Amino acid sequence: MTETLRPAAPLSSPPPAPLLAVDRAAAELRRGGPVVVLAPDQAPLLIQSVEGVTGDSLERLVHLSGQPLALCLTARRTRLIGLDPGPGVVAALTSDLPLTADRMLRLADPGTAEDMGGVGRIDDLSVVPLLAGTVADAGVQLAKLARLLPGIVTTPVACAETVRSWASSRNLLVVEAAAVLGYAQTAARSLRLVGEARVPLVEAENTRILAFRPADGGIEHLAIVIGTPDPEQPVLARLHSECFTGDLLGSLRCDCGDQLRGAIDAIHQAGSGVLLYLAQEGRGIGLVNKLRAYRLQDAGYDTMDANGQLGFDDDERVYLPAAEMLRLLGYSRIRLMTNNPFKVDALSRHGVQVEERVPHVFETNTHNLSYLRTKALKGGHLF
Ligand SMILES: Nc1nc2c(ncn2[C@@H]2O[C@H](COP(=O)(O)OP(=O)(O)OP(=O)(O)O)[C@@H](O)[C@H]2O)c(=O)[nH]1
Ligand SMILES: [Zn+2]
Repeated sequence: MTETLRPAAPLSSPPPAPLLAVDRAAAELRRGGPVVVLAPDQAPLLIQSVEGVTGDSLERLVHLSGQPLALCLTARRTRLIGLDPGPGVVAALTSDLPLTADRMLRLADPGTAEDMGGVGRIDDLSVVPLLAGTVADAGVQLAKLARLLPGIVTTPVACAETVRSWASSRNLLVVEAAAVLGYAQTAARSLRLVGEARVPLVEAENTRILAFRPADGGIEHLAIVIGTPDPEQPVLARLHSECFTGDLLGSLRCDCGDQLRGAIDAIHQAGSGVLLYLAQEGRGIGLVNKLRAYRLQDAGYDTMDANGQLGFDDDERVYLPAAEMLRLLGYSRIRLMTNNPFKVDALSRHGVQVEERVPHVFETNTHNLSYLRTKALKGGHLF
């Protein structure tokens, strides 16, 4: 395998424009700045992350658009605060009363309330359901890609000029909804090997690490190859989603640290195999949101409900990058170490032949017992 793989040429050719536009827009949202999202046949929206809202930033949005503001939340979060999102994947909330920065934050983020969930009055709020594929849906997805809370403040852009020149004369970034919605797939398909080295590990001396980077310059996923797997045989493999707290710090809240070291040990014992270390911390919601979810769990929510309170799905991960890395490594048949049947399904859908699911269970402790029980009861994990 690795003999034929060489790092791609330095990233001299520019990344595909849609990836670049999404990456820049995500960075702008993280800085608290506004971005224009557009799509054919839909009114463009000027959006801002709810995390960055202040009185001044809301005033700026109104000044730029001259139109009223709305708060867009995921359908799941909308339902949990007691409103009906109808058929929408996203709901736009408006009020006759001024929607202040504090109130928007409280509606979007349960962690801002003393009681971890109280949102105050909702009887003045009107809800407009927004379907999948709309600019508002893309805006919320962009906030997720930026690893922010999935909530945005929106205002329509109604201008006589074309929206692109309107935006450029005001120094605003523009991103197309289709680019945001197709980002995960485009980024996964653009993965390239950018570096590799021999890294002897305590548990497995004959180990190489290969780094795969998406063309937008986003975070690398890593392949940890132990021994020399034979691509003609099913390769023992582990897909491990990043967990800073468990992998690096040995947190007892989850089983990740044990699973990571256990997988390296098991592959070493078996003679060869690969561990894919996937940059999707916190089941894809990012470290900061995972910490928010932990606070909610300390207040009584389980691991899935805590994700929901924040407006996320139970699990936001995608496995196309993993399938793409296996393809680049030349491993089309694997024996997958996991307790999560969804990983098996997802890889199979992406063209990887999973010949066997190898259970990957470790001792529980008093801190992770209910987390693991919830994964079994609600997530279908096999323990
Ligand atoms: N959102 C959220 N993520 C968590 C929590 N606890 C652990 N995680 C994340 O869950 C992921 C666990 O990844 P994996 O061990 O690869 O996946 P898994 O779904 O448990 O499946 P297997 O371990 O393969 O059986 C990591 O990204 C962790 O950071 C939590 O309470 N909330
Ligand atoms: Zn963990």
